Amino acid sequence: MINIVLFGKPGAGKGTQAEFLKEKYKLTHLSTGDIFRFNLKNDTDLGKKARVFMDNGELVPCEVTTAMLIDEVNKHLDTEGFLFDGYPRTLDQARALDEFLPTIGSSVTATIALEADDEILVARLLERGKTSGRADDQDEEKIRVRYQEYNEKTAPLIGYYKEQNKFHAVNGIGSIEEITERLTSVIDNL
Ligand SMILES: Nc1ncnc2c1ncn2[C@@H]1O[C@H](COP(=O)(O)OP(=O)(O)O)[C@@H](O)[C@H]1O
Repeated sequence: MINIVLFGKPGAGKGTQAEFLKEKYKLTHLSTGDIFRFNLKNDTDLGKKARVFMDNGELVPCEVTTAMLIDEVNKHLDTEGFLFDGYPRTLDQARALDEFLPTIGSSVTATIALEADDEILVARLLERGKTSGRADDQDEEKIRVRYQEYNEKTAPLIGYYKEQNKFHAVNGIGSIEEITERLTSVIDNL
């Protein structure tokens, strides 16, 4: 099993690239943001637990997110690998994933970060907010909260994966195809 963690700030293009990578490498794409949004839309118990946090741009508590993620992984155990998009986002989540994957005989293969300047990313999110219907993309204040959350809670994962020699970064500025190429060259060399 090959397990890739796609990493990057809000708006970095994880979702867009995941669509290509999952096809090319036959991976099961697990986007925690998408799973949460599905639950919000259907007003499930999980959606009810996540809504306030998501609407404010804050992270959903770790227990809720991790339980959901493990549930999703367990639904796809026959896969050739997972593409984690939006998880882990905190050190606790990274440790939880490192504890869980061995129980299914697996581990994180690599983490790949899509890098771009904040200014470009905020502009992208506001543009996306015009059509996506995502409340958290339409309000600069909420976008700022997401960046704060990223800097405080998610950025420390870079050091965590570097220590394990599993961290790779690619330039996230360029055409969609160019960035896909950069990502595939990292994956092909793993
Ligand atoms: N791993 C996670 N831990 C906690 N909350 C999460 C996680 N993944 C997604 N969320 C919640 O879902 C929201 C949207 O996620 P996502 O679509 O990945 O956002 P972004 O565009 O900011 O990268 C986050 O702001 C957060 O509230």
